[in-house]
Amino acid sequence: MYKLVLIRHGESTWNLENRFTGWTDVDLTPTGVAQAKQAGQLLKEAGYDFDIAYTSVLKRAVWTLWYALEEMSRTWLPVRHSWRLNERHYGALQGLNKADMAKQYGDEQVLIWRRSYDTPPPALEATDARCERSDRRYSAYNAEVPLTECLKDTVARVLPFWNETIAPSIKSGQRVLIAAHGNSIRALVKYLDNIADDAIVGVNIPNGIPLVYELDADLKPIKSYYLGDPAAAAAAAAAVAAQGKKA
Ligand SMILES: O=C(O)[C@@H](CO)OP(=O)(O)O
Repeated sequence: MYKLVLIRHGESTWNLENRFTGWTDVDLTPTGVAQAKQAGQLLKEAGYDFDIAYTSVLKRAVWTLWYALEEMSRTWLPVRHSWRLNERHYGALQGLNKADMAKQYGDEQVLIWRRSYDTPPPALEATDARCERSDRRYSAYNAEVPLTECLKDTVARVLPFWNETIAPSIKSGQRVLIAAHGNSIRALVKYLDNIADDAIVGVNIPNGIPLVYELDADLKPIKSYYLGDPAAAAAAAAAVAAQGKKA
């Protein structure tokens, strides 16, 4: 049996301001830092240890990983960054307020943009100042830098990294920690748990709470659970779901 741990980054400045973030590289808030440290403490107290960590190229996930590893005295672990673990690209919504968009377009439309499997938000123009195509960190992958993504697109770019890098690493016996984002984790959860396209709409990932997967020899889930208080994890996931509502 293998164990895999996934952590969504702690609260970011744009989570706090309730803005669509996507590939925008925003920082953690002090609460986000505390959540990341708490995640490391939880892992340490429960006796977890790791051999390698994977994260995105966005600093809210990178810092979450480092703060958690620092709590575990494991900042020396090898860390592999990949844009394939980035948050889902939010297209032209990046930077806009979720509740304001719900007021303008309705809760229903915002839910579709946030959680539907195959409807992407409106795309960014390639000439838009928010477009990441001129960002040096993506220069080697320019053709693949999206202008928007639905979850299906995110699954399609996360899975090659899972299949070619993370899964072989787990199967080789490495204990793996992944620090990523709400929707890149939803993409992995959808794949691992084989969740139907319409059921993934109801899945929300809370900030900074380690999500443990126990996997069989074929990396099929035996069970999965959040570390710590399950009611607190459920309440935090419900709060994420509510971010796209008018009130
Ligand atoms: O804005 C985003 O990039 C994501 C995660 O913060 O938000 P949502 O939960 O609305 O998909």
